Amino acid sequence: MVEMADAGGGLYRRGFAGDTFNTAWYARRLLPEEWSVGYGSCIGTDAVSAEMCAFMEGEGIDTSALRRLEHRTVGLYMISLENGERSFSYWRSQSAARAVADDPAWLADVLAGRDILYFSGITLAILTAEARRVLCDALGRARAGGALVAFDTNLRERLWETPEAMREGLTMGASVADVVLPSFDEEQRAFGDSAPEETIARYRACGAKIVPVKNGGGDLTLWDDKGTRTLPAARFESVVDTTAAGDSFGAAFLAGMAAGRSVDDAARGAMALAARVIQFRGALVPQIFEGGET
Ligand SMILES: O=C(O)C(=O)C[C@H](O)[C@H](O)CO
Repeated sequence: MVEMADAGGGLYRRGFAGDTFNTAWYARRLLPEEWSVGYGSCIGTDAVSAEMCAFMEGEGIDTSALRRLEHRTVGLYMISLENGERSFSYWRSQSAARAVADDPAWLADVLAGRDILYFSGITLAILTAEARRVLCDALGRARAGGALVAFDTNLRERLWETPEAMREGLTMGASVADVVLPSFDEEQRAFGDSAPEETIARYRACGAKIVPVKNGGGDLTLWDDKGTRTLPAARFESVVDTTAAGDSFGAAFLAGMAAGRSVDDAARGAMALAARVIQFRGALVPQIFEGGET
């Protein structure tokens, strides 16, 4: 999506972002060059779609899985900040990305042969109930074919048609995922969970193998075949903008796992990156990498 980030004094800075794209962008920065990071979605044939595609390519992201649709364009969102906590306004009802599951043959083709596939609750929320099923079925087949599938539940209540549809959609997404990346405050709102262990139990019952439950700036509750443990939160002094905290967490977690780090180490790296990202405005923070920090 086009991102309009508050630059102060009534000005907005135009960027390109969106939860799954943010994760791809951070993964690209974290992974060795010889690894490919691609982004699959639909864009329009207009100028802003071309600019977005050029931006992705300039950032080293493979865009061969971007499908171009005539008479559509990309979505737009604006970030408003209050004490560092962000809220979003969206213009996306006709966005090209909503058509991502409209062509099952194309979908199967772009999912084939990938090592890791990543999608989110927002990916599902913008689709029709039927398209959600088509996408999840395709991801389930890719998983059966050997891909590791990761799902960030990333809750955006406003994007779902009803709370029931949201719960069903999240459960469907988790049912085709090996790694589920939920945030406890969101799970509390959506499912009424009283503790991270309840969140873990639900996604475990869906078939997940690894579930790190994020908890804002608090400790992480992590579950995998070694059991449940709590990892202390990364320390940070201030929060400027929480946008992309979860997205960068997901990128560092999956990049850590892909690089062969232990699940605990990958989770620590993920918390450390998210704690840096929230010190800056906007979703993508190149400054973090400019000094060689990760
Ligand atoms: O909320 C969305 O749909 C977005 O993708 C905008 C932001 O980039 C995203 O929420 C950050 O996680």
